[in-house]
Amino acid sequence: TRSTRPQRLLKAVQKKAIKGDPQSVISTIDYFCRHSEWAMNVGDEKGAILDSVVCEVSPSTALELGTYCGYSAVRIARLLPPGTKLITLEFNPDYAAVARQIIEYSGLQDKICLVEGASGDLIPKMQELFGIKTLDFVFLDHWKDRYLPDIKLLEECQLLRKGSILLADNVICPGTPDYLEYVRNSPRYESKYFKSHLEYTKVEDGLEKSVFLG
Ligand SMILES: Cc1ncnc2c1ncn2[C@@H]1O[C@H](/C=C/CNC(=O)c2cc(-c3ccc(F)cc3)cc(O)c2O)[C@@H](O)[C@H]1O
Ligand SMILES: [Mg+2]
Repeated sequence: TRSTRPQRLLKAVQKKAIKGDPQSVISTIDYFCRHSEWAMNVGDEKGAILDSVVCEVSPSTALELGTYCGYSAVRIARLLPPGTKLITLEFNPDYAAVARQIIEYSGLQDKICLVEGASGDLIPKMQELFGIKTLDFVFLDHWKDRYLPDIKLLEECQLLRKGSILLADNVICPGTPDYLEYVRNSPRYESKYFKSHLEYTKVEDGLEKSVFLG
C-alpha cells in the first residue's frame, strides 16, 4: 500500500538531514513541506515565535499536546536547558512511530518524553506519571476542539501555577474560537495574539500566548 505523508516526511529526514543535528532536521522538514508536500507542522515562521517564547520562559517542565511528526517537539527540546524535558502526547500510533524516529534522528531522545495516549486521559495522571507538580509551559497543537477542554482539565488538575505560559497554534486557521473567547475573557488569563501565517502559506494564522494568573 502507498506510504503515508508522515512516512515520506521521515524518509526525507533520513535521506537529507544530518543525524544528531536538530536544526538540520527542522530545515529538512520545512523544505520538504514547502517544495514537496504540505504538512501540518507549526513551520518556520510560527516556529520562530515558538522559539522566542520557549527561550523567554526557559521552562523546567514543558508539555506539548499533539506530537504529529515531532517537528515542534524537536524545535522546543533543542532550546531547553540541560536536565529539563519536554513531555509530548500523541494518540495516533502511526504518527507516534514516525515522531519517535524523527526525534531519535535529531539526537534529542533524552530531552523528549513522547507518551502515546489521549490528552484527556493522560493529563490527570501527569503528576504521578512524571513526578511533576506544575507546568511552566504548554504548547497546544492537537485537535482544535480539544484546546478548551484540555486547559480546563489542566486547571482542575492543578497543573498550572501563577505564571504558567500557554502557547496555542492555529487560533485563526483552522481556528479555535471557543478557546480564544475563553482565554481572552477569563480574569484568570492575560492573553496576547502573535500574528503570523499558516505554515508554508500566505494565509493568516497566529499563535495565542496566555499567562495563567492563578
Ligand atoms: C486529544 C488528543 N490527544 C493526543 N493526541 C491528539 C489529540 N488530538 C489530536 N491529537 C494528535 O495531534 C495531531 C493533530 C493535530 C491537529 N492539527 C490540525 O488539525 C492542524 C490543521 C491545519 C490546517 C490548516 C489549514 C488547512 F487547510 C488544513 C489544515 C494546520 C495546523 O497547524 C494544524 O495543527 C495529530 O498527530 C493527532 O493524532
Ligand atoms: Mg498546528
